[in-house]
Amino acid sequence: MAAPPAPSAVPIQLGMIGFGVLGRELAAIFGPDTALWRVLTRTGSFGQVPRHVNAVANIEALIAARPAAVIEAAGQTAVEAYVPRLVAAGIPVIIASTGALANPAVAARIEAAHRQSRTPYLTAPGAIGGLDYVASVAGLPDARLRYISRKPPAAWAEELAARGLSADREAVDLFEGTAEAATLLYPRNLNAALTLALACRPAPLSVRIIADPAVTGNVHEIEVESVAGRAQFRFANVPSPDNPKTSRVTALSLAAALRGLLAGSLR
Ligand SMILES: NC(=O)C1=CN([C@@H]2O[C@H](COP(=O)(O)OP(=O)(O)OC[C@H]3O[C@@H](n4cnc5c(N)ncnc54)[C@H](OP(=O)(O)O)[C@@H]3O)[C@@H](O)[C@H]2O)C=CC1
Ligand SMILES: O=C([O-])CC(=O)C(=O)O
Repeated sequence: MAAPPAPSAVPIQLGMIGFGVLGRELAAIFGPDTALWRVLTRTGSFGQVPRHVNAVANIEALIAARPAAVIEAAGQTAVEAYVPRLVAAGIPVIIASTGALANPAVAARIEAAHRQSRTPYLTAPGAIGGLDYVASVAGLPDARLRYISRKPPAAWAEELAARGLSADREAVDLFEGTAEAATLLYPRNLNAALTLALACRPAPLSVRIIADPAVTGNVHEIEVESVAGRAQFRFANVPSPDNPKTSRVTALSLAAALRGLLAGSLR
């Protein structure tokens, strides 16, 4: 077996789209000894940043910097706008906003770029786990899955207000249906549902979304049934203090995916 590549002696150039909660956590995980980050945001500025983080003005500048990989940590519109171009240019991408892949046209453009450039793109498990088990049984003819998302009302503040609802005292059922429909309806809060849908295709997946005052964190419940057995996963995630929609484990998951992608070359 070939020896794993030695970690780089100098910081590796990495790219990021978005510099909010996830971006800041990733820049803290991969600090100045490890990484030099090139970051693209909509506004081009993002306040005070560590010295190993530099803004780029546009996607052309990010591509020209030739980062070893780019992490998308911005939102579904950023996946659509930038990921096909990066992959076509030969730059591997890790996608956080997996919900964007619910749009078949977006998924097809990224896949076409991948086939043309033979450059990988991947989705990290993000806020959930157990996807290896899910993928193992997904092809069984009777496999079926249920996913329930329970987040505190703070994570749904804008959406509840827009519908004139309050979940301060009692849980509010916000959605029941497919992961694709859930993700399109609630693009900021349902990436986990689409991540699960991608892992479990072609098995059917039903999704239920609840704003629940009884939970203190972002709770993701997955139930799997097939001839191979039954499985239940429950993730009670600590929300980020700066964005209650985003669980703290998500940045750790993106970091693990980056280490896997760059196969030992990150310190
Ligand atoms: N897979 C998973 O389990 C999870 C996925 N996510 C995804 O990750 C995304 C980021 O999460 P988080 O860091 O908490 O969000 P934040 O809102 O804290 O930060 C988002 C950042 O992205 C920038 N941004 C937004 N849209 C664009 C765009 N089109 N182009 C460039 N930059 C953009 C924003 O800056 P500005 O507005 O100035 O452009 C901001 O810097 C979420 O939107 C969600 O889709 C989050 C949690 C879990
Ligand atoms: O699915 C998402 O978009 C994010 C999420 O639930 C979480 O971070 O817990």
